[in-house]
Amino acid sequence: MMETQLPPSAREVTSPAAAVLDAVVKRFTNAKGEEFTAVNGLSLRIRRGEIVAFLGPNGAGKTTTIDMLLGLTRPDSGHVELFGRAPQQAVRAGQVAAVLQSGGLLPDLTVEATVRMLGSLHPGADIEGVMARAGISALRHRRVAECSGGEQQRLRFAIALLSSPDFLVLDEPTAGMDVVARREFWATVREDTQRGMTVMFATHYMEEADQFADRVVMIDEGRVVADGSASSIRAAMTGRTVSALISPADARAVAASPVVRSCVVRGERHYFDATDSDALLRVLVTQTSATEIEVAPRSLEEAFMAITSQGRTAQEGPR
Ligand SMILES: Nc1ncnc2c1ncn2[C@@H]1O[C@H](COP(=O)(O)OP(=O)(O)OP(=O)(O)O)[C@@H](O)[C@H]1O
Repeated sequence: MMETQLPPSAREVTSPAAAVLDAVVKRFTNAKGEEFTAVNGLSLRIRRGEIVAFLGPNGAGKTTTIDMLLGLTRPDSGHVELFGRAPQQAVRAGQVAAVLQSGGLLPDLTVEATVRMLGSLHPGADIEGVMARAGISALRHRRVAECSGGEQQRLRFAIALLSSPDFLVLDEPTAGMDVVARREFWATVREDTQRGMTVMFATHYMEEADQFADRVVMIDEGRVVADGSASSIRAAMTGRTVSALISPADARAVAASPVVRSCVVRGERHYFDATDSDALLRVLVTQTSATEIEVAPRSLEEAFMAITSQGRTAQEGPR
């Protein structure tokens, strides 16, 4: 296990970046003793005040990367720093806090008792202030066990605010919430980030990345595969999506065409991610019985499917 120092040129001595990951590698060994590389040379610099969405298919390495950022695990090689110091130091100094997917709450405590108990670890913490900012003041007397998933996440958010962190890391904070709860949660976080906090959040929901993030970092197989604003990623991915009502047999034949990057099924429609939508239209019209054909610009989700291994899997097996 080794952490190397960054060369001076890579450091911002006066105002260090919120987070720097430099050529980070993390391997695990499974039960059979086989080695597996979860994070494979990942480099990323997050500037102060940025709101960064961290996207990747299941198993891409998001949680492992976040765990390294929070000092919960150390890289096998490469370097991680927060505000110019080791992650554990930044966490101890209260500069970084996290909202993780689950756990960490005692079901029999009330919301207020939970915040007060954890607030006692942070002398001077503004208990009422963080409850108000997280939108849980009205829930103060409710037992944690009786809070909905969205309310529990807002409680975790309040707890994360107790140390007045400069950097907030959220690992799929709205997993399992319905659309209304998600919208409320993000409205709460958005208000807080307007005060200049740096935020990095992992999500599976493309619309969260699209609506909320200044910057979208897509990872796949432990590496960064795209990095930029949601609109710049969409723009960089040339091509369009062609969708149609089509039989599974025809869809399989069309998906094998060289102008098709991937194919997914949503509802009754097949969506083909095409490098040349005109050529694909000709194939659909002349060689298949497809109906209700539509052509649309690529969405962030389609860009994601085209860039990552999830798209390759989809291409291999259209239903
Ligand atoms: N402690 C561990 N031991 C062995 N393998 C692990 C361990 N933690 C993670 N992995 C493996 O490393 C890979 C990356 O996992 P990680 O949880 O970082 O992915 P993720 O992008 O967060 O995925 P998801 O979207 O499903 O949460 C996965 O294949 C996972 O099975």
